[in-house]
Amino acid sequence: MTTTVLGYPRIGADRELKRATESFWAGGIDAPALDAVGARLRRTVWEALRDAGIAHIPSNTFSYYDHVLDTAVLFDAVPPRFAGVAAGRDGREAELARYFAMARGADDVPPLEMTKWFDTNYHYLVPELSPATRPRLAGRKPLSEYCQARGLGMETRPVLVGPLTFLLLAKPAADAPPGWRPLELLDDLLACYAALLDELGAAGAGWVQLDEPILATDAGRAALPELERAYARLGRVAGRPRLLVQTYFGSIGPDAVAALKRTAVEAIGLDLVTAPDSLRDLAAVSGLGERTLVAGVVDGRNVWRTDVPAALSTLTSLLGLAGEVVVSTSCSLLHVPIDLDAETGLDPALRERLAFARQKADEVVLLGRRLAGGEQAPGAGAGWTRAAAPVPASFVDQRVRARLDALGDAAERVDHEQRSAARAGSAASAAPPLLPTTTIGSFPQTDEVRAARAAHRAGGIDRTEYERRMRAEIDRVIALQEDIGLDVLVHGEPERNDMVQYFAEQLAGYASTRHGWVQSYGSRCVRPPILFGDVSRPEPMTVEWTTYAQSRTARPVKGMLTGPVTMLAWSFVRDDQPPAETARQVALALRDEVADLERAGIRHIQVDEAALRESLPLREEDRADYLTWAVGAFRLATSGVGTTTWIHSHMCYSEFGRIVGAIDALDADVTSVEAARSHMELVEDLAAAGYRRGIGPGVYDIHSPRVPSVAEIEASLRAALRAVRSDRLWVNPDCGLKTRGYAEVEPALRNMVEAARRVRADLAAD
Ligand SMILES: Nc1nc2c(c(=O)[nH]1)N[C@@H](CNc1ccc(C(=O)N[C@@H](CCC(=O)N[C@@H](CCC(=O)N[C@@H](CCC(=O)O)C(=O)O)C(=O)O)C(=O)O)cc1)CN2
Ligand code: MET
Ligand SMILES: [Zn+2]
Repeated sequence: MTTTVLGYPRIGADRELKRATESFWAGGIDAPALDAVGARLRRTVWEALRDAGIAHIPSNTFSYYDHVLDTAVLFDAVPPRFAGVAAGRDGREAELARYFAMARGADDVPPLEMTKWFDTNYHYLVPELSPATRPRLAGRKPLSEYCQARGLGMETRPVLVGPLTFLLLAKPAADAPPGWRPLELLDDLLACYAALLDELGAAGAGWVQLDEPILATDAGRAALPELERAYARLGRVAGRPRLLVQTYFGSIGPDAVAALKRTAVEAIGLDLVTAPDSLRDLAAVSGLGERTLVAGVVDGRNVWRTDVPAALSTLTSLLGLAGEVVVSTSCSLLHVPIDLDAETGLDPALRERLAFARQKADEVVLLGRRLAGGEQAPGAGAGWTRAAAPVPASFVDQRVRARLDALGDAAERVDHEQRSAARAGSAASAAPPLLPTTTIGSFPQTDEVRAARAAHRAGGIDRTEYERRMRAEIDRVIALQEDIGLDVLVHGEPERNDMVQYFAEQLAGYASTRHGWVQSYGSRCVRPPILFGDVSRPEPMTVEWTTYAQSRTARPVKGMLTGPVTMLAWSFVRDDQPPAETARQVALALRDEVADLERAGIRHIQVDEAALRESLPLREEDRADYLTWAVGAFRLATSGVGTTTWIHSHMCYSEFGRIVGAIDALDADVTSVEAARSHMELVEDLAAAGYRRGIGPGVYDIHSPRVPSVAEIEASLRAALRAVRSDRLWVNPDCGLKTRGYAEVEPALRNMVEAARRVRADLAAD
């Protein structure tokens, strides 16, 4: 029985990729040095998979920034504004400069838009296409990585983003005519894929994997004629490698399987973890015939050990439905940390239930051996089974369950309209001026702040000294905000390593890792905590920092919490109960924190639901249920407040149109959302939906180091005012500032405040 994985983390066990790219951007290393790191990282991955015993090793899963960006560059789908970048330089330096400019922007050239990769916390860059785009095979990355592996004695399967997924994830460029869709480039693009397949075949590649996760979405399922046309065309390429069309993140439905069966592709890959009903889809089309089925039975995006008997029984039931069954992960292992062996500090009762990327590769191999030869097969241990490992009593907390039961659905708060009226009549919550200026919460995480935390962790400075330094940072951030003239201040979140991990570290039922890094975007990584048991809050989490900040200023300071949906979305979450249930436990803990903040005199409390949109199920039919529990959890967390406290929320990458109803239902007084990169599109959605609350459409893009001009921000505000009543419009950047430096943040915020003043003056004059 043969085995594979669909992709592997590319950042390196010690985040070597982050260090190398950031050093390259800062001018610390040159292109050959960066390329040497890339080559070493690829080699390490291939060797790890080979040594684990994986039969079919993937290649081209490496990327300096993002695999969708790589695909755009490979096919020369580069918007014209990047043509002038790196003028005067040539060769590899120029190539890399252009590549990173597309990801991060350069001088006056804004980058591509960035958004979430399906329902994960990984971000890809959105290709911009137009009728003027002339796709051509412009690069050699898949080929050269294949050749690198071959030179090391390893035969690999190059992995490509498939044509349908690439086009459906792309957006029409600003100059595309209205109604034009990137899918119109399909035939041109197929010619490029065909040329690439030809090259890869000539180089000796036996297989190529084309990833089509878009088939798990409604958009993908609506494009089955194009799917069939695409793979019929690629199937006809003479001398090509065998083709694996790989799907993941959800079921693709029997029609998509049937469409692929009508083409010459040799293998189809299905995610049997997220979508166990794929089995039914296969049966509905009488299986794959002689084709190979790549069966994703090892969860590629959560950290729980595979229940071996359960996976074996799935695999066994697949045997009659395909010519061959290949044991695999459900998706790329990009989404999990690299090696559990590095985590020596975890509770053994938890640790024995976990598997990271390396351990998952071992599980795939074990399943392959068991399926081929039974328990007696060489190297085939019995494998882990959930049935033999009941949940430890220490993971359960009956008090949390009892409290939630007692609360029932009774936890409702006074609604926004009433709160807004109460505030109007209350001196305690003096209204902010028209177009209030604020930020999303974090200020730059400076080297000093991170170094202090690292020193504290390593025992170099004690807790008192650490806290003294954090307070000094808060002093600085408060003074700066007053000087800039912001209206609603924040403490800046210097004490937080991450907005999810920080809370997870203080909540019972959650564990954190030391080295469990996962790529979020480009060089930025997170260590998703592990939510393994019933959640509760032993002690207040943010009250001291927030009240300290408030003590330093007469202006209101906004308390800052991470909401239940986001706490789940950016963690690895127990899979033994519905997420709705887990979210309620987190919400209950937050509810206590909200109450403590309010009692301590904090008048503005922001509960970030940054991940509300990305967690939206991929299929329309699953969305209503999700939104019901997501909104319910937010309301539970915020329903303890009195009438004069302002509830704020924040969302990233919101594609507002899709969830404006849910945002309304959160009943926050003010919601700040990403809008800068999507050019205030949301404002129109808002007007259309009749949204009645405060809204802060981000007026500039914090993901890029560019400093926006006053005029630019002013224009955004005026655009927003066409759709939003002036007493509901808030002025803020589109996300937290932690990834930026003060050199950019300070002028940007000054420009933002100045733009708000100018627009305010005009409003007053009207
Ligand atoms: N979980 C999560 N998901 C999210 C976001 C988010 O904020 N959190 N934001 C959106 C965008 N994604 C982002 C993801 C990561 C970062 C980010 O800044 N990550 C940092 C790491 C943050 C962190 O955990 N910092 C720790 C550890 C820092 C560190 O690397 N320490 C060094 C040593 C410290 C030193 O000497 O400098 C080490 O451990 O090796 C801390 O501050 O304590 C990075 O990659 O650089 C930003 C945005 C969407 N998804
Ligand atoms: C990714 S959303 C970020 C929200 C958080 N309050 C911050 O400002 O960093
Ligand atoms: Zn955000």
